[in-house]
Amino acid sequence: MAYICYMQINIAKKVAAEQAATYIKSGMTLGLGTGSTAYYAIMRIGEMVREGLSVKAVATSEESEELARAQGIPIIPFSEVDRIHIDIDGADEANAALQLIKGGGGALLREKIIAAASDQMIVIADESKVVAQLGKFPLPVEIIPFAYELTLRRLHQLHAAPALRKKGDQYFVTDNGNYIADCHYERIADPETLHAQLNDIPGVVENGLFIGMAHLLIIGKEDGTTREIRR
Ligand SMILES: O=C(CO)[C@H](O)[C@H](O)COP(=O)(O)O
Repeated sequence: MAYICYMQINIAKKVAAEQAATYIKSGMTLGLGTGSTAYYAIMRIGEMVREGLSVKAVATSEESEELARAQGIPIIPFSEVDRIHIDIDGADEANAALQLIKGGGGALLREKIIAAASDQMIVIADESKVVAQLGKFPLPVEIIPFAYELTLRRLHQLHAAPALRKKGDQYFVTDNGNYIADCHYERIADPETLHAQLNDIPGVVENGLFIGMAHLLIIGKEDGTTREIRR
């Protein structure tokens, strides 16, 4: 799967991504996120590499890896990763405590593995992603295909109102060969508890709540300015 070319530039996403790129220094190993905001970060890093920046990177999805390679960003195997200095990724929702919902693009598992391995996770988003309480965006939960009906039943018991994500008339399959159950909570009062309850279900691989992972949130605005919130 390849990134579509974004014909209409989204200024808010672009400025957030470009501000995040100012934190990058030569010699760093980077984590590259997934989604339409991360797209702008990868494009900017590509430009910086062509201007002489020396970095290495790992990607959170096959599509981001493909885009990064096309932009000339050196992608290294995980066996060669010593440390990841900065991970730059988008979010579907973010609150003031820098708790996130991620996985709208279906890449939450790789995104979480890379965020957890990074010294610093920088989240880039437009203003519409900033919320007082998480949960309006359906929480993506990655589940294995085996006996998925039973896993969905367990999610129902957690009041998740899960819906298996579809792509056309097929179930959406992640880069890891799994399904995504989008869980409709509307309001998540206690993200830590829900995170633990979801990951406790056999068949759940990971959920899209990112708690205590983001260090910096860069919010881009339509007027071309940015605002930063640090944890
Ligand atoms: O978590 C993600 C992909 O799994 C994305 O970061 C999230 O969905 C935000 O995407 P976009 O920047 O396109 O709004």
